[in-house]
Amino acid sequence: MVLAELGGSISRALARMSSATVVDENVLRECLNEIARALMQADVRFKMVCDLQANIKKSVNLEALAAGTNKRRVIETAVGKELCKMLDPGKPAFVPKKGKPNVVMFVGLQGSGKTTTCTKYAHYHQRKGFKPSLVCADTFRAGAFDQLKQNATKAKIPFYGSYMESDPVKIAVEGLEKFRQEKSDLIIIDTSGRHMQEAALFEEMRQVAEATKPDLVIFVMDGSIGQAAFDQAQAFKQSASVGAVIITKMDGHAKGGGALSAVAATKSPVIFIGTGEHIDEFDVFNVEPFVGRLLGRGDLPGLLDKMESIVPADQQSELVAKLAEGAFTLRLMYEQFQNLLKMGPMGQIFSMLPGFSSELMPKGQEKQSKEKIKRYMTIMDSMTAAELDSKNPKLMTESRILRVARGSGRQVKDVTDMLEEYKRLAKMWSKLNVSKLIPPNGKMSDQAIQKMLKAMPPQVVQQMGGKSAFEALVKQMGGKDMSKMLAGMKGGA
Ligand SMILES: Nc1nc2c(ncn2[C@@H]2O[C@H](COP(=O)(O)OP(=O)(O)OP(=O)(O)O)[C@@H](O)[C@H]2O)c(=O)[nH]1
Repeated sequence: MVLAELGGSISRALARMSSATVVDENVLRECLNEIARALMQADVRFKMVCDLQANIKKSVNLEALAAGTNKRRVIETAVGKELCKMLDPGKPAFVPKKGKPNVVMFVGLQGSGKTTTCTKYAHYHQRKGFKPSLVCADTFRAGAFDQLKQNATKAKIPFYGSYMESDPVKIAVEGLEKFRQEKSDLIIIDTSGRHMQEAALFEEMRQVAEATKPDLVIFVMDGSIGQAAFDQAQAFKQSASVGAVIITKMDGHAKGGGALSAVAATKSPVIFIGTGEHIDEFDVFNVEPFVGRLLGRGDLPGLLDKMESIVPADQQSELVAKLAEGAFTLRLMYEQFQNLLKMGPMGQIFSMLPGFSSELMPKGQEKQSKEKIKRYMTIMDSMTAAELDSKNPKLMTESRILRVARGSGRQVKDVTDMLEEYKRLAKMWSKLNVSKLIPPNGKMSDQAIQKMLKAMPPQVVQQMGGKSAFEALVKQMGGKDMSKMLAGMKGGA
């Protein structure tokens, strides 16, 4: 996503400033100009950029700083604070409470990703123990109910809608009644997508809101719309009391600047971002870690949370135990591949590591790696359980290799490549000696870090910024939760 480029430009501007022998007003001006250019390229509104520049200049008085003060740190802190201020409207969004009949209404332009996002939002809360339900009050677009029905069925979420009824207010009220009776504690109402010009549809949105009295109105906005974001968000704010924003399609060509504009226009916080079409491609949005990532400071708590959502805490020790036994089987490799695919774009992971940027992941390479992983998994799908659970690669005789290749519709070379990858990973894990590497308190010794580095494929170490960056990272993590890291670690497939 282009937002990563914004992060890269901002951290480069700050880095260039720190390499200057003397940090004076000129250097500060040059640095702020560079940041302003980067923000404007990311579609942030001109006025917001000017305000940001002026506020930083006001808060940083270089001459008044005591000798010996780290000027770069002062400037970096001021930039971070201003970026946070732009994204934080100062009042938190309504948070649904379990066991209460929370009503949340979704609004947004046609095609913004509203229906998809309703299901993602429901699914997210379902995993947190809520009992969500979906009401389709979109009678404008033919097929809207079918789409919601399909999404809801896949996610096993109860839904309500009608093919016959044309009054969205009636459907919304009926759905609300039904799910209140069924004790749903999160009733989500999807409304018609509208074009900006359609005053009638804005009126309809107002009526649905009046009849259902939602606790929260969420405005869904396509992240790639650029400068138009401010006006669009403002139009919605004027017709409905928008209380939170979700920005979608942040995986594509979204420049991200629109997110800042939407916050300014609605005076409501961004609570989630959509990062793909799949139901799980949905991330909680927190201002400080986000700005931290833009400034290259990383987001370690976010990274660990992500790891935990992929490999639940209760399964982590099981995985580490298996690795500690030296029992690295093809099935374990398959599970690691699954975790990797769930982890999302590597570039995104990199941006969560302090000092790293998602630009580290060469474009194109990521797609190739993913395709390779999927290819290997298809091959493994054609193997028997005994083969997957065995530690003996000799089980894969020539005739079995031929059979698996045929069964998976792949070339023999693909199967042998996959087996080579397995052997390489098995060797790496046995060299690592996991039980010694991670003692019960989770803290890794310097020696253990060195050992891990030696066993890791050089290209992975290089991708992570080299040896010293990796050492610094492990130390920053305080050696804690290394099992989470191991659970998701790949061997450079
Ligand atoms: N890449 C990507 N695609 C998304 C995301 N969110 C939604 N989409 C896609 O965007 C398209 C439009 O999504 P919908 O959910 O149908 O949009 P909508 O706003 O409900 O549309 P209307 O019902 O016409 O208002 C679909 O193809 C979705 O799969 C996202 O975060 N990333």
